Amino acid sequence: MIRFESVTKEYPDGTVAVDALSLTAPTGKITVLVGPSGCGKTTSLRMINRMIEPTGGRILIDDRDTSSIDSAELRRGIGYVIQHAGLFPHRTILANIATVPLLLGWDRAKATSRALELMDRVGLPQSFAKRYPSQLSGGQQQRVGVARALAADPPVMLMDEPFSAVDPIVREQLQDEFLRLQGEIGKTIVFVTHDIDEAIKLGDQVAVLRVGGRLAQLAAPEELLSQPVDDFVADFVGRDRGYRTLGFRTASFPTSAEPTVRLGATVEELRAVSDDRWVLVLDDNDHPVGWVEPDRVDGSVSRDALHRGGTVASTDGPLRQALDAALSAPSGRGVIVGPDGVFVGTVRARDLIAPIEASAARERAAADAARNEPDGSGEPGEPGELVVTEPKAR
Ligand SMILES: Nc1ncnc2c1ncn2[C@@H]1O[C@H](COP(=O)(O)OP(=O)(O)OP(=O)(O)O)[C@@H](O)[C@H]1O
Repeated sequence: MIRFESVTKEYPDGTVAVDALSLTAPTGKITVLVGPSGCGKTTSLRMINRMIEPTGGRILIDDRDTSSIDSAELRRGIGYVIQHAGLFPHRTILANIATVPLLLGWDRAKATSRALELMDRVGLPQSFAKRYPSQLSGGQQQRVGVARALAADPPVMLMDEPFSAVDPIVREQLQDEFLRLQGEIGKTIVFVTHDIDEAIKLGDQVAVLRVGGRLAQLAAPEELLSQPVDDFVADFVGRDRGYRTLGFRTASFPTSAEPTVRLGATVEELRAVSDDRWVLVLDDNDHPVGWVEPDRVDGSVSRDALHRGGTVASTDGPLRQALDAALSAPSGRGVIVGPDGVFVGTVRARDLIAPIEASAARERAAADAARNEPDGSGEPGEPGELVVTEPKAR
């Protein structure tokens, strides 16, 4: 656990970059610091590994005051990833990743095998080991940066805009793989970004800072969307907040039976199961593969005849996924599968409205109950001790 206790940083020219910041980053979770340019995100992050020294307050890691730890020792226990990866240009990928283990005195064979294992983990082919950073794409370099930070298996990782310098599609891939990796390794991560969508996607909790380095709100992403504490946070979090909260909410909803055929079905079979314009097609494992229009089928249903626009939602997925499935299906009937991918039934958008309203009402009731707690600890916007216990719906 990393704990900021009223931490302040005033630069020698009098700029107050961080002002009495108090927050806790729980062990094994991702805490995102987000806010407009110049709000003190990078300064806050670098005070954790003492690349910048606070001028007030203190920072504790697992109850140890970082100012009492030798700074070199402190940094060895903290992985650090920055924008553009910051790789050593004249060292191979393998040597870049093995840097910290070798500094720690590991023998070369152990450091090499660790580096190769990490290349695998972050999705880099081992054939890249002997290349130099300039021979890799920006996204690949970022993966090397993450592998390098993880090499000595530090419990804490600091990440400063690690995915900002790559194009949006690569960024999304890196974010997805980062979440998958974190699911396996469970590091205590503090992640800086100026991108609120990235913060909401990656954070178990999100700290929104205002210029001057003051904490505006510390909350789980869903709460930030549904209950911004003031106009600053509401503006920063942006539009479509009500809709975006559906990405975090799950609820049971009714599904309807749907006639289906298998790939290879004949036109006669299609007509026999349904007279609707659209018929759903399953593969031999009962996984949905797409919708087909019987009128356009020549002979039998092949993959080429399938309409591929619709999305598929899972019964245990977020409500947004189910609504999207309903809205994107050419038939207007969203395809729903179980956790194993096997077809369960379909749902129309209108049948999701009641579950959506019920989940929003539950959320409001929970927020009211938290506000009415006698110690006031649930007061929204109180900087402090938010510890995330619920698994996050991604
Ligand atoms: N060495 C320094 N001396 C004086 N002021 C500084 C110094 N470093 C940063 N600052 C100022 O401190 C404030 C916070 O800077 P910081 O880099 O922490 O912000 P940030 O939120 O990370 O910004 P960005 O998103 O633009 O990277 C800014 O006003 C910045 O100009």
